[in-house]
Amino acid sequence: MSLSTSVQEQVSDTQIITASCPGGLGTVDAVTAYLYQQGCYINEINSFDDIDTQRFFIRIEFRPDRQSAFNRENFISGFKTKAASFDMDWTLTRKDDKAKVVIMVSKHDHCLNDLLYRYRTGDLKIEIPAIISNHPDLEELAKWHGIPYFHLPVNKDIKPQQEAMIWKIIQDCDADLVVLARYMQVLSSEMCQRLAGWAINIHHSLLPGFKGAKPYYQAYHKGVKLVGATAHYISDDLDEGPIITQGVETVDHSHYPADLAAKGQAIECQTLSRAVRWHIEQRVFLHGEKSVVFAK
Ligand SMILES: Nc1nc2c(c(=O)[nH]1)N[C@@H](CN(C=O)c1ccc(C(=O)N[C@@H](CCC(=O)O)C(=O)O)cc1)CN2
Repeated sequence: MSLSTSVQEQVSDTQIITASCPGGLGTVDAVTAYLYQQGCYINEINSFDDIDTQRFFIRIEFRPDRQSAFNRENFISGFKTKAASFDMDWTLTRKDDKAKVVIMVSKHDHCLNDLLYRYRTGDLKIEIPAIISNHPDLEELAKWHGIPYFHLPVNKDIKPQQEAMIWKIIQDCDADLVVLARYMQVLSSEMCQRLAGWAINIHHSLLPGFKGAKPYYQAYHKGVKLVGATAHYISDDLDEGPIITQGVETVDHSHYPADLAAKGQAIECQTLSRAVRWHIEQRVFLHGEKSVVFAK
């Protein structure tokens, strides 16, 4: 269904401002009053004041009044002063801008396939400049979608060189986000530092349970009644990065590991795409070893 012209124009003008700062009186008022002074309507506003850590988070989607002479550079220049007075870390992005997402895979294709379908149908408004893999298995899938595929085999002897090539591709693509869609190689500390806060991994268990390799086997031997998936930012400590979102599905004694994997894969796809969507919509804030997520 096509949007009406006026709604299309409003969507194209929509901006997203995010900020986090030490908690204090008047922060919401300061930001919303500035938007009012700049002649902007607020489409959506979310905030969280963490009493435990005294940290405040806010996310506002807004659009300029059609009658206002909105100037983005002037808006930024004026907000810098406001933000500094509250010691804010802040961002301003255009809602319409498409994030450039580099996807990393190994042999499993379900998460890649789901992301590519959502990309092709416009469900995820992203660009995918490259797919990187340590195996050749998924090259045909990438070719079908017309996306460059980089097969970079790896072993412990050449891992530094392989990761250097990965990093060059990520930089050459000017990537905004890296997604590990069942990439089954542990990334080095150096790569984790480079990618901190903008590389999402899907782990096929409900973390912190069943970290590491073969979580469905681990779950089977524990007789779980739920299988799940966890989308998290990567960190040096394997599967310990800030959790973005999780999904679950019920199982029982009759499910063998292959059955758990079959049920879990659908959850992995759903959970990973939800995490990607929330990240590119600026809904996720890093907060120590955790995250604050203004879900929609
Ligand atoms: N530094 C990080 N690297 C990776 C993470 C992470 O959180 N931090 N997530 C993994 C994905 N993953 C589970 O979701 C995972 C992948 C691979 C293994 C593993 O042990 N693989 C091999 C060892 C491979 C290697 O040494 O590179 C094995 O099976 O022995 C565990 C978990 C992606 N990378």
